[in-house]
Amino acid sequence: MIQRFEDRAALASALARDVAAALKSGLDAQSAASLAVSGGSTPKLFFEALSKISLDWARVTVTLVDERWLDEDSPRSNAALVRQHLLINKAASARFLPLYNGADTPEAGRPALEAAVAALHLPFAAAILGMGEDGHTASFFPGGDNLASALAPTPEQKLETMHAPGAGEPRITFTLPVLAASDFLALHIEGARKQEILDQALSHGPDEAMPIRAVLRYNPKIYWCP
Ligand SMILES: O=C1O[C@H](COP(=O)(O)O)[C@@H](O)[C@H](O)[C@H]1O
Repeated sequence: MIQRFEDRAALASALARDVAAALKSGLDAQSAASLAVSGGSTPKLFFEALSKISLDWARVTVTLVDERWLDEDSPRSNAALVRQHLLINKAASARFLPLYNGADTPEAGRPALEAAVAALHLPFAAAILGMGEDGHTASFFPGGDNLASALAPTPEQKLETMHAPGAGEPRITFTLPVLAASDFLALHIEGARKQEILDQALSHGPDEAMPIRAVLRYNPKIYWCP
C-alpha cells in the first residue's frame, strides 16, 4: 500500500503519528517497546515530528536498522543523526542502542552488539526503512559480501556485517527476518527518482540486483511524497 503525501512535512507528521501509535500499542501490551529507524538524509523531519509526540519514552529503546562503521563525529554517522534529530524534545528520555561500538571493524564489534541486541524487546514495535537509489535498504546492498545471509529466512544472528562497492564504508545491519517481523513495518521514500526506483523494484527481477525487493515481499506500508 502506497500512501502519497503532498509534501515532506505532511508525510513526516503522518508517519510520526503512525509510529507513535505502534509504540503506544507495544507499551500498552508490555513493559517496554523497541523502535528501529533508518539513517541517511531522508528521516530528519520525521524524527523531529516524532520527538514532539507525548509517549512514555522512558520505556522505549531506539536503535538503528543499520549503521555505517564510523565514529559519531562523522557527518555520515546514522547514530549522530538520531541523537541530533530524534532523541530530543519529549523523546529525550528514550534509551538509545547504537550499532557502532568503536571496534576496528564491524566483524570485531559484532559479538558485543549481538549481546546488546539480545536484550531488546523484540519484535520491534516499529521499524522504518529507507531506500537508496541503487535499490538498497538498511545495509542490504547490491554486491554486498554478506547479502545472501542478511536476507536468509533463518539467519544465525540478528546482525550481519556488510562490505559493498556502493556502501561507502563497512556496515552493520539488522537481518531481514528481524526487521520483517516488526509489528509495524514502513518504507519512507521521497522524490520522483525514488518513485521510479520503487516502480522498478516492484517489477520482476532478482533481489540481488535490488535488495529492497526482499522487503517489499513483506508488504511494508509505503510513505511517499515528491
Ligand atoms: O546508507 C544508508 O542509506 C539509506 C538511504 O538513505 P537516503 O540518504 O537515501 O535517505 C538509509 O535508509 C540507510 O539507513 C543508510 O544507512
